[in-house]
Amino acid sequence: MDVKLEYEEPTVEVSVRDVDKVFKGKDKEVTALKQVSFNVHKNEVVSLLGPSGCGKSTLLRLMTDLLQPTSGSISIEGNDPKYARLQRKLGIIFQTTTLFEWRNVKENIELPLEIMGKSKRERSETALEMLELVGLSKFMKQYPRQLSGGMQQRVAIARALSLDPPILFMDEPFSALDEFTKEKLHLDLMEIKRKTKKTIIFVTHSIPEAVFLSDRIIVLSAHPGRIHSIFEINLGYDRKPEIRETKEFFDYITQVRSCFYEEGD
Ligand SMILES: Nc1ncnc2c1ncn2[C@@H]1O[C@H](COP(=O)(O)OP(=O)(O)OP(=O)(O)O)[C@@H](O)[C@H]1O
Repeated sequence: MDVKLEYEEPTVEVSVRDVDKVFKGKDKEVTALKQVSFNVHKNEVVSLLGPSGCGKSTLLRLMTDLLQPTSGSISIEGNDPKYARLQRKLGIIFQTTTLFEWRNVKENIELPLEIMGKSKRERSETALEMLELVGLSKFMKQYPRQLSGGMQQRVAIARALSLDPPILFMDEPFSALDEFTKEKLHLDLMEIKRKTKKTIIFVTHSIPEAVFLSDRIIVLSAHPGRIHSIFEINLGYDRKPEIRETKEFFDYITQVRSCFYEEGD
C-alpha cells in the first residue's frame, strides 16, 4: 500500500534576526544583547534561560514593543511588534502582578475587554470562561488583597488571555512564589496550553522550570547577552508531575546546567 506521509513545516510565529540592544547612559553604554537570532513556532513553548543580567527581560521587552532594537529586526506573525501589540496579538504576564486593588477578580479580567469597547455581556461571558480556565470561578467577587500570590498570578494569566492573543509572553511569572504553588502553576500552564493552543515565550532563571515547561530552551550567556545554546526538550506534549522524577528529566537538567559551567564561561 502506498502511504503518503505529509509533513507540515511548523509556522514561524516570532522571528528575531540579528538583534543588538545597546543602552546608552550618560557616561557609559551597556550592550545588553548582541547578534541574537531565533524563531519561535506556532504552539511552541520556548524558554529564555540564563543568569541575571544576560538580557532575557530586554529580549522579551523588544518582542513586545516595550523597547526598540538598536539594530536587527523582530517580526510577529510577519509584522512588526508594534503592529502585533496594537492588534492585541500579545499577552504579557510579569513577575509581579499588576492587578487593580479596587476591582474584584472578575472586574480585573474584564478590564482589557472594557478598554476594547466590548459589550457588558461579552465582557462578562469571556471573564467567566477565563475564570473557569484558571480555576478561580469561586473567587470572582474577591479583591486581589484577599488572594494568595499564586491566585493573583492566575488572575493575571486570565486577564492576559481575555483578548485571546495567540502569543503569551511571561517574564519570570512564578519566581516570587513558593515551590508548591509554583509546581501547581506549572501544571495549570500546561493545561492552558493544551486547551488554548497558545504559543508561549517564557523567561526564567530556573533550569527545572524551563525543562518541565518547554519544547525548546534558548540559553543566553551574559555580557553581552548572546545565544549560547538551544536545547530541544522531548518530554512529550502533555506533561504530568511524575515527569520530574524520571531519568530523562534529570538528564536534560544536567545537560542544560553543564553549559553554564563550561570552561571560560
Ligand atoms: N533601561 C536600561 N538602561 C540601562 N541598562 C539596562 C536597562 N535595562 C537593562 N539594562 C542592562 O542590560 C543588561 C540586561 O538586563 P536584563 O534585565 O534584560 O537581564 P535579565 O537577564 O532579564 O536579568 P534578571 O534575570 O536579573 O532579570 C543588564 O546589564 C542590565 O543592567
